[in-house]
Amino acid sequence: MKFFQVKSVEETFQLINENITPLSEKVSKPLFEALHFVLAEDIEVKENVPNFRRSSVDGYAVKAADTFGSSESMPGFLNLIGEVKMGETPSRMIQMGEAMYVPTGGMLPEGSDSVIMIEHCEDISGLLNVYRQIAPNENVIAIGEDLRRGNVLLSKGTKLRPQELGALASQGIIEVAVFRKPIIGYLSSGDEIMPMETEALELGQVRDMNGITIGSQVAQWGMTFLYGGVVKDDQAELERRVRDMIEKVDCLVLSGGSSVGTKDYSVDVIQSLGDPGVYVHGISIKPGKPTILSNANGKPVIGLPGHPASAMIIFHLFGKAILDRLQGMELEEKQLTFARVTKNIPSAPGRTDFVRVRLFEKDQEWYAEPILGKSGLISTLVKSEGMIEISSENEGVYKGDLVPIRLFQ
Ligand SMILES: Nc1nc2c(c(=O)[nH]1)N[C@H]1C(S)=C(S)[C@@H](COP(=O)(O)OP(=O)(O)OC[C@H]3O[C@@H](n4cnc5c(N)ncnc54)[C@H](O)[C@@H]3O)O[C@H]1N2
Ligand code: MOO
Repeated sequence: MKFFQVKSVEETFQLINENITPLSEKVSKPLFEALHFVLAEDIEVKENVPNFRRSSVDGYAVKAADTFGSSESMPGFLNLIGEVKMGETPSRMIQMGEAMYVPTGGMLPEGSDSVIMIEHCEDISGLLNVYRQIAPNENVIAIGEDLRRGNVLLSKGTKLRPQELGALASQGIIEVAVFRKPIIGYLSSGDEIMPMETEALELGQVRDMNGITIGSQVAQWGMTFLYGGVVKDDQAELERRVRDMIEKVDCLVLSGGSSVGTKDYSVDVIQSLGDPGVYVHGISIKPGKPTILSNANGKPVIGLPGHPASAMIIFHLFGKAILDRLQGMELEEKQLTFARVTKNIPSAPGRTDFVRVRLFEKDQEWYAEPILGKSGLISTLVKSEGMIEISSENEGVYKGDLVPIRLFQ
């Protein structure tokens, strides 16, 4: 009789960390093509941002001390001595009792230490009536306040999001060294699985849902997906197709046949691909227990359980972790939000349960309603926005508990 030697969720993540060697190949990308690539080197701030004192408002550059005591009922008076032009150095400095108009983002003239907003003063024929007092540095962005020369701008291993690209642009960096993105190969297995374009199914057949689901997750994470189609439950044929595919890719995903049934060949085929081989077959998790993870001569291989929802959830958790590691990232990125559960959710101790939830807002609070149904049903995922993790030590969560939610994105 065959049994699973199940690993806990925590052990599985630990094993992923140990078994995945990041792709070391670097490529240079122009910023407009660098989104979602992982930075291959540390980048230091070379230029202060801003590199001049800037106003954060439309107003008048002044010495703050000149406004002390000014109010609506007792305005202060300052001489307006001109205006600062955007992108230019002010034509002169400010003395006591003087003010100069400065637009948002404009440079403060020498001698000024703050900017009073135009709403709080009135230009009466060149005499500025000041109706408020302001503090030194108010409405001023100091030199290097945004990015300071010599500090680390971005560290190696950072995934480049729009904001990181903006920060690089501030330094005049137009190309960055990033790690090459992995190519993910995929095959669906099962005698009953038919190509998704099949018009009329025979009884007992189903269309391939996992190919597009897994392929779309890969696309969502910004990587290349190579769809290899469907393979019948024939060990020799499966071996041939898998060997052919693994040559072309950096990571191979196989769905179905991961369990311990008589026609479940995945684990043997995956084990035969190379050393050190399978390091996980079975995780104490619901859904997705019969998951296979392997390292075939440095290439990660993932055997997903065939049930469509299980396949997607397992790939969301462990597939993402494997692909992140492969790109040189640390395993820490999680898209989380918090919500209160709408009912008690029991769970078996000794197993980590991932419960699908629908999120909704009521009276300015976010709620998570569990979506129940058999663990493999894709419709449960269509109705959900995320999942709650109930760890193996817990026997469930209570109605009203505020819990973290992993978002499907
Ligand atoms: N004796 C045991 N049997 C099973 C166990 C167990 O612990 N002991 N675990 C169950 C769990 S949990 C899961 S999950 C499944 C996973 O089994 P397989 O990975 O071998 O998957 P298949 O049997 O090939 O398929 C399961 C199910 O999903 C459908 N499927 C498969 N691929 C696709 C696809 N690409 N698109 C759409 N649907 C797909 C398939 O038709 C089956 O209905 O094992 C349990 N059994
Ligand atoms: O773990 Mo299976 O994925 O429950 O159906």
